Amino acid sequence: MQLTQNSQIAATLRPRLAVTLGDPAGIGPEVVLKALDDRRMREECEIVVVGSRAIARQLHTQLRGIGDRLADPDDLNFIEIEDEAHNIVLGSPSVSSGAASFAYMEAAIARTLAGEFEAIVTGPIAKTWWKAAGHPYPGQTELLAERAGVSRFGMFFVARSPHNGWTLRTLLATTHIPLRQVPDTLTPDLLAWKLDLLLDCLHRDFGLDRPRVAISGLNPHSGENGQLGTEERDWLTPWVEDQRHRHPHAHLDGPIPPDTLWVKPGQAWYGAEVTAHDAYLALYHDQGLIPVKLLAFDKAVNTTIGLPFIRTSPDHGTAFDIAGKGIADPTSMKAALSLAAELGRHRLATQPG
Ligand SMILES: NC(=O)c1ccc[n+]([C@@H]2O[C@H](COP(=O)([O-])OP(=O)(O)OC[C@H]3O[C@@H](n4cnc5c(N)ncnc54)[C@H](O)[C@@H]3O)[C@@H](O)[C@H]2O)c1
Ligand SMILES: N[C@H](C(=O)O)[C@H](O)COP(=O)(O)O
Repeated sequence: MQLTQNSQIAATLRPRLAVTLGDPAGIGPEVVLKALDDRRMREECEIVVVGSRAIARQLHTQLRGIGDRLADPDDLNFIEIEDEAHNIVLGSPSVSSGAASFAYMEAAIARTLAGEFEAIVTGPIAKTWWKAAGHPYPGQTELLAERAGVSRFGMFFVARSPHNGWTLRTLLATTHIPLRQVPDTLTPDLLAWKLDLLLDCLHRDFGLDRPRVAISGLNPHSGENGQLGTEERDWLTPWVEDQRHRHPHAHLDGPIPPDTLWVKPGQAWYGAEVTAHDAYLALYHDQGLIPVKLLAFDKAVNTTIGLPFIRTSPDHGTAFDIAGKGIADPTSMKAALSLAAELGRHRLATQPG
């Protein structure tokens, strides 16, 4: 009953979204303008673009008549950041494009922390060019967490099946680190707080109070009882058992062999009547993102959980190879805007006061 009332209240609320253009030499500005051509989205939310209006205008002129329509930048609200605009060449990333995309993020985060927005929707950036511009962050996620002052945060992907609406939710326990560092970085403590964040998010943002969560193994066949790797035998299997006691309301399965873990979500995605899990805890970046991008490259949304505000992003990168050609698909950016709006409405409806 409470949930129904909250949904009704939420439907009338207009969350405020800051939308960054990402690296202006990539496809970020194109997918943002294409996604914002949808007037419904602009009516349902208050949207402010953070970046260079000059670059957006130039792109709008260049792509007129090619592929999908782009919103006219002069019809959009902007926080204008023009510092590097004259140095940007589409498809040729540079220190200038890295510096510009970093400045867009800094402005969006500062304004959001000051209470101007419920959510930030980020265009894709290139970590290489952030580093070249003097900002050696592993990604936007880590910058967001640092500026928000949180040490416990997670990279979480949400994708809705176009076949039946089933939702694939995947949290990565480790993210932008070299593969060889993964086994040493994974610890019972790290996994415990990642699981806490996941369960909190499933409850708060998705109304799942008794979620079914699948936890991946690390080694082939989850180590085959120590023959193919010892992490499962030594601590991961007992850890899952401990978590069952810590979270009696949740149904936890694992460690599941990482290859077969993705069979049921794949079937559920394509509409089969199988019992898939509400969420998947993958132990490292590509273990979680290969299935997500294989199933849903054009639909998945990257969200950061554990922040004091909402953050969503398309799951694709800067795609410098196709920048300026008018062929960038805005579907994932549209999904990122929709999810930010949905979560924003839900939080406005449920937040105290
Ligand atoms: N959220 C983010 O900021 C984010 C996410 C992923 C990658 N990246 C960064 O992007 C850069 C490039 O990464 P990459 O090449 O591995 O991945 P990518 O997603 O940029 O490109 C992979 C392939 O998919 C194509 N593609 C990507 N998005 C598309 C779209 N919307 N429409 C049509 N085709 C699309 C590209 O042309 C390319 O062939 C890297 O610096 C990486 O770190 C950023
Ligand atoms: N790992 C994400 C992906 O592959 O989609 C992306 O690089 C995330 O980057 P941010 O930390 O910049 O969101």
